[in-house]
Amino acid sequence: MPQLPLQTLSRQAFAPFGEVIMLEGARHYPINQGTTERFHALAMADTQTQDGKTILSVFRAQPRALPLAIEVMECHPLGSQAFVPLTSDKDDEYLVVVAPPGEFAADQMQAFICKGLQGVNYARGVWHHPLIALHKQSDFIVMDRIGEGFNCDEIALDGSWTVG
Ligand SMILES: NC(=O)N[C@@H](O)C(=O)O
Ligand code: NI
Repeated sequence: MPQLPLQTLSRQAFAPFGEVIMLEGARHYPINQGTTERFHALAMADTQTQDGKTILSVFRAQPRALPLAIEVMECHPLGSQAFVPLTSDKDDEYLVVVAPPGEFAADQMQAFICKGLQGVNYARGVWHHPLIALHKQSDFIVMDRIGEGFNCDEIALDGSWTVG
C-alpha cells in the first residue's frame, strides 16, 4: 500500500496547485484610520469561465480517520476552489491531497498537512481529494464557482494509495 508522505504546506511547495491563504508573508497595510490591518489579495477567484460567478459557502466537515485510503480524486475544470478554516486555533489541522491538472496520474499525487490558520485555493483543474478534516468537526469558508456547465470531474481509485 503506497503511502503519500505528508509535506508541510508552504506557498512554494503548493505553487503548482494553487495558492496558500495565510497571513505570514502577505502584503498588509493599515486601513480604517489605523484600527484595522488589511492582509491584501491572499487569493484570486477564477470563476469567470462560461460566465460563472464567485460564491462563498460554509462546509461543516466531519473528521476523517487516518490512515485514509484515497478512493476518489476530483477536479473543477471551470473554476478555482478555496478552503479557509473557520478557526482561531493555530494547532487545528487538516489534510489536502492534490495532483497536477490535466490527465490524472496517481504517482503525481502530493499530500500536505495544513495548519489551522492556513487556507488553500485550488487552481482551476487541479486534482484534489474532497475536504479532509481531522480530529473534530470543522467549518471552512469555501470560495468557488456557480454557473453553467459541469464543474466536477471525478476519478475513482482503488484505495491502494493511503495518506496520514
Ligand atoms: N463537492 C464539493 O462541493 N466539495 C468538493 O469540491 C471538495 O473539494 O470538497
Ligand atoms: Ni473540490
